[in-house]
Amino acid sequence: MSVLDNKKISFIGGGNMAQALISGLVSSGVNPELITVSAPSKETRDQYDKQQMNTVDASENPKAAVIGADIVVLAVKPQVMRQVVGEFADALDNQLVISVAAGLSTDLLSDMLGGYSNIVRAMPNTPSMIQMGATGLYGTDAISAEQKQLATAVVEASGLVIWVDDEAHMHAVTAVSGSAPAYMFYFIESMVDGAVALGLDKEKASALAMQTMLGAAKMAMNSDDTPAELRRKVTSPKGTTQAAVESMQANEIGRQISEAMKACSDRSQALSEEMSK
Ligand SMILES: NC(=O)C1=CN([C@@H]2O[C@H](COP(=O)(O)OP(=O)(O)OC[C@H]3O[C@@H](n4cnc5c(N)ncnc54)[C@H](O)[C@@H]3O)[C@@H](O)[C@H]2O)C=CC1
Ligand SMILES: O=C(O)[C@@H]1CCC=N1
Repeated sequence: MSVLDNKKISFIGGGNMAQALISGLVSSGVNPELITVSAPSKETRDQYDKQQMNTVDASENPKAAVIGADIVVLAVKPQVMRQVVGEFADALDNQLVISVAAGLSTDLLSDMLGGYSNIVRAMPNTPSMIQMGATGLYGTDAISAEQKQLATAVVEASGLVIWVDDEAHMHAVTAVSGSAPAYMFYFIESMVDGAVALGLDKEKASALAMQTMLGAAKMAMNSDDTPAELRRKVTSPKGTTQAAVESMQANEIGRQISEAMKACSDRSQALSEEMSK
């Protein structure tokens, strides 16, 4: 038994994030026939058709995805959100709307939806594609307890879920998890470049760097020690790790990571301001 049993879930947009969440839902046992994807591109619709999902041609009949749905997931870019939802907003009738758009506040989304306020804002990330996602959720006061459970279930199928009480925290969620897979990939890229510069071939360097990141993350998750303590246990006095960590500290890598996250959060805030004009 799941709260999603027999619930009809419609995705507006069938791109990267929709695909990630849908793959989590299907892997967790949701019947693909209960999923609808609205997309303007025939190629995208064909992909979902092949997986036994329903598809709607967004450029011809946008309201068809919304009518009869229990949950509507808005998975289009923030820049096109107003135009896209304007095409079906008047067909909403007590559905739970989940927006995964970066930055857009629930107030702004409600304005775009003509005052509709049954909205949960979600910030997932792309590891959702392999059910290793991390998603932050925030809901308006209009959300019922049952709708809160539905929203949790939609994203929990793809990984970890954390609710925040203060909507402003969604910018921090974007900085620490939504955008953060990109920082991790950047770190891996840089480690591989570093190892190749030291003479190792790229394939071996990649395998070692990725396994190390995975192992360190799993260890941090499963250990009673803090990350700082785990770091200390790798660092032998006057040894090799100390040399590496001191180099990072001299270059203020920690401060630079915080600055990058601040830039991410600032951009998230700016998106709502830009799209409200
Ligand atoms: N990619 C990521 O890592 C994350 C993305 N997001 C958010 O997810 C949203 C979607 O991003 P992506 O999936 O990465 O972009 P994407 O470009 O892969 O997908 C967006 C899709 O919307 C479709 N679309 C455009 N107009 C449409 C319409 N009228 N009706 C239906 N579909 C329409 C496009 O054809 C495209 O396939 C964005 O708002 C983004 O902020 C949130 C968290 C992480
Ligand atoms: O870069 C972006 O704007 C989106 C939102 C979080 C991850 N990708």
